[in-house]
Amino acid sequence: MATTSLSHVYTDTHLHYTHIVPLDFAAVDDLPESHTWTNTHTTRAGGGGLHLPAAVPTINLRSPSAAALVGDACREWGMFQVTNHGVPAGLVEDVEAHARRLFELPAEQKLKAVRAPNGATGYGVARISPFFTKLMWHEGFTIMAGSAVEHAKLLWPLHYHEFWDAMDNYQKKMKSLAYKLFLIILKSLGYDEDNQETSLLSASLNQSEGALQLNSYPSCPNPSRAIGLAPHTDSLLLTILHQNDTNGLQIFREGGVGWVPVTPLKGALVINVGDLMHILSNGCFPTVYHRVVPNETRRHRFSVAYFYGPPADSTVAPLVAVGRQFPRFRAVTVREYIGLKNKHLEKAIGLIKI
Ligand SMILES: C=C1C[C@]23C[C@H]1CC[C@H]2[C@@]12CCC[C@@](C)(C(=O)O1)[C@H]2[C@@H]3C(=O)O
Ligand SMILES: O=C(O)CCC(=O)C(=O)O
Ligand SMILES: [Fe+2]
Repeated sequence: MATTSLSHVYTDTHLHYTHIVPLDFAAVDDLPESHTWTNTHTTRAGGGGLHLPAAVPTINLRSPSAAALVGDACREWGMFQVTNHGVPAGLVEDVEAHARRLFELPAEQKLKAVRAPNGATGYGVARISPFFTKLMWHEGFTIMAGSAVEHAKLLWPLHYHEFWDAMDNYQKKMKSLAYKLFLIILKSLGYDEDNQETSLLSASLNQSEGALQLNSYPSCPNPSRAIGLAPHTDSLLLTILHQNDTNGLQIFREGGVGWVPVTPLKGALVINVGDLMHILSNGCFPTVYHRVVPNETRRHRFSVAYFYGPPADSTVAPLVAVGRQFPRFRAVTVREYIGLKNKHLEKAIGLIKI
């Protein structure tokens, strides 16, 4: 089977970066003009009214009704939190501690692992940055296809193993949890594990490692005028997110509700549907528009996102049986879709609508 790692697709990008290097956040006391967003972007609550918006559901994966609840949450929210997910708490803490250690390095030290202008991995601003005129109160570190070891060697020549081991271990755990969730979700759409239509995609998932993104949102001098991570949808099938105990993540809800916080829950992981799952479900599951706002109480937020999807050469198309409707999207390869996303951001999904 021909497989191309995701990192190749992300290096084949049409974006030309003017800035890859994040601000040295520790060196500034005031919010610079370059990072000051207009009020329309930073407004915290939407329509609001008297009713507090409901929160994304939390699902105990060991409960007998977990599969049904996961299906409901995908349809209604495109996002949910899971507990009893089987990922050891110690490993999650370890990965968070390593992320913290990385981002707390002096700015010039972090530059040793900076992302190349046409690269996919390493230290830098979010990939979506070139689509916005203002910069984000954020720094990221992307790991794909074994890049962690090379970068760790540059950052900690004598102690690279600790970082690499934790990331590798975590990525493996994420991959198996993601596959488990993927099967539960397929089942909720009426597809058993041995279904012919999905067997190729399921098998191809074995060939892909996905990607890991460490995110840091430092304490911000003027949180109400800045954006941590601008609104976006995730591109692949599923994202599994760990957030430290610091608020900031919000999802956009239609119907006048507006931005709803996704409150950190100790030990839980946040799962969200990405564009490829939206396509696969024939639009039955929404792909979640989300953002991060800097913490109001000036705490430093860290998150670790795992992006799960098939290899670049795989094809994703709407499942025929979903809702017994005509397909709403044409079939795309992962490579083709990421190419569209790199060029058109959220307009990409509209370009493959039938
Ligand atoms: C495998 C992925 C998924 C990426 C690109 C690549 C590595 C980094 C991921 C993120 C992380 C930050 C938000 C996002 C929108 C971004 O700018 O970079 C994500 C993007 C996507 O979901 O499209
Ligand atoms: O930090 C967060 O909670 C969000 C991260 C995110 O959306 C991403 O990495 O795609
Ligand atoms: Fe995201």
